[in-house]
Amino acid sequence: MTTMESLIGLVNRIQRACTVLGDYGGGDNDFSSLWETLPSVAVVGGQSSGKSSVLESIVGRDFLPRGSGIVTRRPLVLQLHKTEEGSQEYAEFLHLPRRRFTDFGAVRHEIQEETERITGKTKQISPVPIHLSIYSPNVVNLTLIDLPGLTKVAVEGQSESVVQDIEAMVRSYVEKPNCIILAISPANQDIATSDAIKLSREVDPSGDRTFGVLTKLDLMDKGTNALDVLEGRSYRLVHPWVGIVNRSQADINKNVEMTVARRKEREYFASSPDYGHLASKMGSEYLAKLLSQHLESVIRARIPSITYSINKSIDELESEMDHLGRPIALDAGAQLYTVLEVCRAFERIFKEHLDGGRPGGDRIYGVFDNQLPAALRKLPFDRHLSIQNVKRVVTEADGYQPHLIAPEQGYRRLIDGALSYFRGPAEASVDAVHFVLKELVRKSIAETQELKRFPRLQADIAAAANEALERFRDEGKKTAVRLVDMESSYLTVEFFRKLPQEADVARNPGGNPQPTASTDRYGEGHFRRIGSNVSSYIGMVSDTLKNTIPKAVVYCQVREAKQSLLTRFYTQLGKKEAKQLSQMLDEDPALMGRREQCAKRLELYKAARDEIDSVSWTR
Ligand SMILES: Nc1nc2c(ncn2[C@@H]2O[C@H](COP(=O)(O)OP(=O)(O)OP(=O)(O)O)[C@@H](O)[C@H]2O)c(=O)[nH]1
Repeated sequence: MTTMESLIGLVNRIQRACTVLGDYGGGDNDFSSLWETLPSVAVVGGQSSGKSSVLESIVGRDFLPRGSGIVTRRPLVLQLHKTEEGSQEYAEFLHLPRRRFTDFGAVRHEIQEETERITGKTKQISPVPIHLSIYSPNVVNLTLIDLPGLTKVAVEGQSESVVQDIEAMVRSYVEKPNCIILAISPANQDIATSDAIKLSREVDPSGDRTFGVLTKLDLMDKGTNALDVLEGRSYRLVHPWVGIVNRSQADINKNVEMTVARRKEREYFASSPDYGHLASKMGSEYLAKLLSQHLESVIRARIPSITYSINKSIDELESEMDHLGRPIALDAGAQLYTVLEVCRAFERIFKEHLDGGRPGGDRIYGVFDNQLPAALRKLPFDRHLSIQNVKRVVTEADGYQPHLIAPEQGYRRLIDGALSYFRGPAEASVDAVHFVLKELVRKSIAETQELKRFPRLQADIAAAANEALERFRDEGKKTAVRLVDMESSYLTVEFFRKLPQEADVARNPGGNPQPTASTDRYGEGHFRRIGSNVSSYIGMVSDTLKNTIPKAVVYCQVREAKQSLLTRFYTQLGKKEAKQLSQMLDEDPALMGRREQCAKRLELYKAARDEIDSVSWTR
């Protein structure tokens, strides 16, 4: 059998662990909140409705700060632990571990001090809770959250927004589906005006999670009673209303003991002509038991969903930890190994981009298949081989003695001039592929998960890879331009041998006599023929270069990038000292922080799972 103590104790332990990690269900936490999956009881009510009195009488001790205006300015998470009969009562704050408070006056003082530690001596509020545990044989296991009293007007020293701020804070607790609402309303006010009921009706319209508590029954006008409320006729809730008689201000001033106050309360109900028939279901002791039992049944019902939520969070955290990577080893050998491993992962991805599997490599083929042929087509050969230019070049090449048979020098100059145009597209192809490769390096770095945590190594790899690509580009340019230069250094003789001779050209197909070749030698037709011969020669060279430039580019740049992008980097790496290696593996501090947080949280969830397992086994 799982005992009530073990179940509520379990939730208490998990709640404490949550608070250590800053998980108190606040909205700005970027982890899923374990706190929010745990049931708790929040005490809600307007100022002076009797909240502190109810809390104290459940605990059976005076320990809450008293004063005028706004007293509770931070949520107080109050965990009550029942101890063995006869053992000494004491309190402990989570922010002061190992310090036992046996003087409850000192507890009150510490709550005040701790409140001010965050809010200063102002009247402002803060959502960061104070955690207080009370160990006593006179309490039941229960977790209560005391919240600032709802108010309608800001008092002096408070910002105008305080009314809304308090409501927002209270709402942030009570709107959670796991929150049990202890709605405190004073009996000497119309229930229709109760702040607590108004808010609980909004966040819990079915009334499932709301316990209505009516205080100050003794202060009602003579001849009136609160039976309509207590018997559920004024405002029906799923759970029965509980009436309470706390100590009056006069009792407090007279230091009336809590035990005395409890006895007086019991007597009040037992002897009341109005409430006598309800006496067994009234009073703060009954309320404490009722809450504790309810909390237990809620926890029991929630255990499967809490376990599910914990397991889900563990899975998420573990996968995030995998993603973030293991912490880095301290010795140089292990660090070198890590650097190499990360580099290899990067190289693998880079190769996948080139060879296929990842996109981008096809853009290199695009350079060869589209850009290069288009650039070749656009070269200004028409202008270069216009009749005027051919005539000018040929004539200038002949000098004062016109050529006798064929304008050899003219041909060579025209071809040389035309070939020099090929350098542009050759170099442009090299540059275009260079930029594709550079972009692939950038992408691959971004896609290498292992690199994400090392911004410094990322930059080092990027620099090394880009430096290598520059070298490959230089080599590529030299080779591609050399292919062009080779074309001008030795022409294809065969091509010219096959050209029809001037005399053959002059003869028309019918064989009729034509003006002799010599009459046309310096005419337009002559130069047009020269131009067209040079043009077909250049066409032939262009076809050749269209095929050979890609070979040069792939050989010098793509193949090299695949084989030796980081070769130099590896050589330098071997010479690095331990200190330099560890600098390379300097992690992003944000990431380190995140890993630490994840690890801590994972520990919390695992501990919580173990706790729940141990309780579940005893069931
Ligand atoms: N006679 C009588 N007085 C009560 C009762 N409950 C509370 N009081 C008095 O009402 C005043 C306010 O009670 P608190 O318990 O401080 O109310 P609170 O809601 O905590 O008020 P804030 O802390 O100001 O928000 C105190 O003087 C109490 O003595 C009650 O049932 N009967």
